[in-house]
Amino acid sequence: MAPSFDNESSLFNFVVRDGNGVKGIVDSGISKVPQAYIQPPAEQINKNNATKCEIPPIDLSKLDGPEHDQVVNQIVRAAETLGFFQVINHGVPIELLESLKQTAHNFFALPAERKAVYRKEVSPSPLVKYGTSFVPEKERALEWKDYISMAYTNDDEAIQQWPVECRDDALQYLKTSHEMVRKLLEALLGNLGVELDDSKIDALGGKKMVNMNFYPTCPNPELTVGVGRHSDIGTLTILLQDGIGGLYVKVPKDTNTEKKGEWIEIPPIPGALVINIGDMFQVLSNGRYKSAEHRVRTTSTKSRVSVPIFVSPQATQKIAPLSQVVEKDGVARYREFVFSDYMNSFFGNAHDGKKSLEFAKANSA
Ligand SMILES: O=C(O)CCC(=O)C(=O)O
Ligand SMILES: [Fe+2]
Repeated sequence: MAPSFDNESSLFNFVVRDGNGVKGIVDSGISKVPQAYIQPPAEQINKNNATKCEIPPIDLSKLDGPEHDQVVNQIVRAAETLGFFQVINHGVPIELLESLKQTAHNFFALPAERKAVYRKEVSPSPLVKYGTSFVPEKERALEWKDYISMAYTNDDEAIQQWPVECRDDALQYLKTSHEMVRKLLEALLGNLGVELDDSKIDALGGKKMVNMNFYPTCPNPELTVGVGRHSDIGTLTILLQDGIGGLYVKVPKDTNTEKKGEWIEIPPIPGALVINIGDMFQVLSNGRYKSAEHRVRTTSTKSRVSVPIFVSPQATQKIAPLSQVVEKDGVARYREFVFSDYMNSFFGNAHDGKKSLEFAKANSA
């Protein structure tokens, strides 16, 4: 029997400790979100206020033709302004994208005990983690999301250790997006004056993780968030979203664009992938590229899935603004640090917009 969801510790035990997730709450037939999920008013999302991002997706196949330079410019411009853009003709088969969404639904439809074996305290693999919200122990209000994370080391370990239900699609997604990631890094680093070789790709984008996010239907979308305001911390994120919508990005204040400071929605485009700049690219570029703050709304009618690939530096990698950029700018806006220290700082706190980057500010050593 489901516990009383108004008692915080019994809710926590049911959702987090026993691995039932938000899905377990919804399956028990609630008609109102439990108090623990009600966000402070400033964090609640009013669907009716949002405008949609009208920027057309970038056609990556044109990188291989006469329009190469224009396409690089589009990518750089997007990274310097919104920090988010969508791409088409990206090399990941459309059938695989469809299959990934179904696979995510299938995984979260499994009985709780099949998923709960991957909770971080008990997971048989250090690469795999199933969880809910972001850092439930630290959050004032929980996020309406369950997820499974699969870190990539090599094919053999992925095949042996990732959940068999997700493994094949997730691995294919990683492999078929590899070339796109290389091209994006080449365009973005090339614009900063860095020539890319294999060791640079590995240092700055060699660590990859595939997540599957599940946002169950929510009886009160106006009171909750699927994911709270945050920026991603790696170099780049490749994101597959389904057709439901609800991904919002805050237009950075320090750009010369319309709508600065406003939240805009990144609309689902069939067959497209969303690319977003992570904190590490903001640091490497000495602040030229923006790791945009984003968040996700919940929906009352249909559950939503998304499948990000987080592309990050190796954990032991030292990160600092690139010398080529600092020379031009005359000042380093961020200090040097080791990426694993940045991760520990990020995963040790609840989501709080772009506060994560304060760890890297030049005067915060
Ligand atoms: O579900 C989405 O569209 C975005 C998820 C997200 O921001 C994340 O997993 O970091
Ligand atoms: Fe994110």
